[in-house]
Amino acid sequence: MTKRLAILGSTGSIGTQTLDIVANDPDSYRVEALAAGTNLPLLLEQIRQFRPSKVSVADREHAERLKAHLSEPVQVYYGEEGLQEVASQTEADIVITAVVGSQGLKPTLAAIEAGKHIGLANKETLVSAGHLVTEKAARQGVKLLPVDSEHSAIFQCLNGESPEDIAKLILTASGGSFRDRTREELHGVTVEDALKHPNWSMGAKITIDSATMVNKGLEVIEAHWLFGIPYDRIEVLLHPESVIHSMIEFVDNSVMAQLGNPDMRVPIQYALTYPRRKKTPTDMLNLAEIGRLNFREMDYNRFPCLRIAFDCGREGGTATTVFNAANEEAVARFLKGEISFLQIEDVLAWVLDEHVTKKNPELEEILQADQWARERAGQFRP
Ligand SMILES: NC(=O)C1=CN([C@@H]2O[C@H](COP(=O)(O)OP(=O)(O)OC[C@H]3O[C@@H](n4cnc5c(N)ncnc54)[C@H](OP(=O)(O)O)[C@@H]3O)[C@@H](O)[C@H]2O)C=CC1
Ligand SMILES: CC(=O)[C@@H](O)[C@H](O)COP(=O)(O)O
Ligand SMILES: [Mn+2]
Repeated sequence: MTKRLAILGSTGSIGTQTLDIVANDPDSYRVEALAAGTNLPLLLEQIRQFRPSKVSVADREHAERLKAHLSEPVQVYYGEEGLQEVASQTEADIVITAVVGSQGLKPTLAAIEAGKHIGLANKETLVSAGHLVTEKAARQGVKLLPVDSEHSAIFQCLNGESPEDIAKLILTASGGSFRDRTREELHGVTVEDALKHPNWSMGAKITIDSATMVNKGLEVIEAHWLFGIPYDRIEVLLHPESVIHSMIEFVDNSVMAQLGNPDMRVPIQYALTYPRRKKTPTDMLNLAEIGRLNFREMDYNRFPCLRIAFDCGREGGTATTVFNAANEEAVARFLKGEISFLQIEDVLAWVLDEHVTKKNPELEEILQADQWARERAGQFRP
């Protein structure tokens, strides 16, 4: 049966890899809608190749420029409302959420409200408002299918298992661009160096998050919401090769792991074909060639942002919303050269220190906390 997709963030790393899967097996998929930001040349190519009925771009100006180049019969939307239109007002069965940041929250809620299954790449959505998203998904009977490689690994290891038999989730972490540097060696590192992830080719924001270990912090919170496991039973293990994508330790001390080359097209496609599997246009893992896999205990002094994430997760409520939004602003400022790499964690600590957590927040309170954290992080002076 043809699966109908809407892709939020079609011009990014996850978005283009999702379309690569579609192009590789065109009879199995129909692209109903695409949302992008400002990369109009690529979006135009995608419209010509995949013929969506609706598209959305960042703002009115980009929408006008896009329309001027279009000969295809496609409805063009823009901005926050455009993202929500693409997420909820099409024939799509599943929405792939591949925009960056908590701007993914409202369209994801709109998609769930409209009864769409979610292929969830945008982890910030669950970090910002995990309780609202999971409650709404349960109420609407829609699946939150993980795309993030660690969560897809856990999801795959859970096949046929009872969640009550889980002793612990073990998320693997590559260590990011500066894995083998001491904290002293992080003074003065450049944006260019921080953007060189050892194993994965990804968008800029997540690559920086990987280097600060905020990415793993976001993923711990994401795992908590996706799998309903308390923070005391989520562990992070340094694994430089990113071949084991994550593991589950069961109550009988059996450990299940999912392995593969670091290629996001495998977890993206699994979200699309679940519970079945199909060939992917990727290379098979060759363990003999790799030779050995390495593991190290997580060093929370070297990577303090991970400890902050666990603390916010345990605190709950708006603490994780603020952690996420302050980080988004801090990473944007680092990428613009306004603050240093190590000051990303200073911003997080500074903003969180000022925040009074609201437990069980409504959507409006989440949005206010998010906005407040961004403003506060913008006021940080190095
Ligand atoms: N990349 C990866 O391998 C992984 C990513 N993720 C998560 O997936 C999400 C996407 O990451 P990634 O693909 O790396 O990010 P990218 O930066 O590569 O892509 C982001 C996408 O969002 C689009 N976008 C930005 N602003 C808007 C807007 N206002 N309206 C609509 N679209 C917009 C961009 O459009 P444009 O470029 O046209 O401006 C682009 O298509 C993140 O949450 C990340 O944490 C999770 C696991 C792995
Ligand atoms: C591909 C993916 O899922 C990323 O989130 C990846 O996990 C980043 O790797 P590290 O955060 O472990 O460096
Ligand atoms: Mn991941």
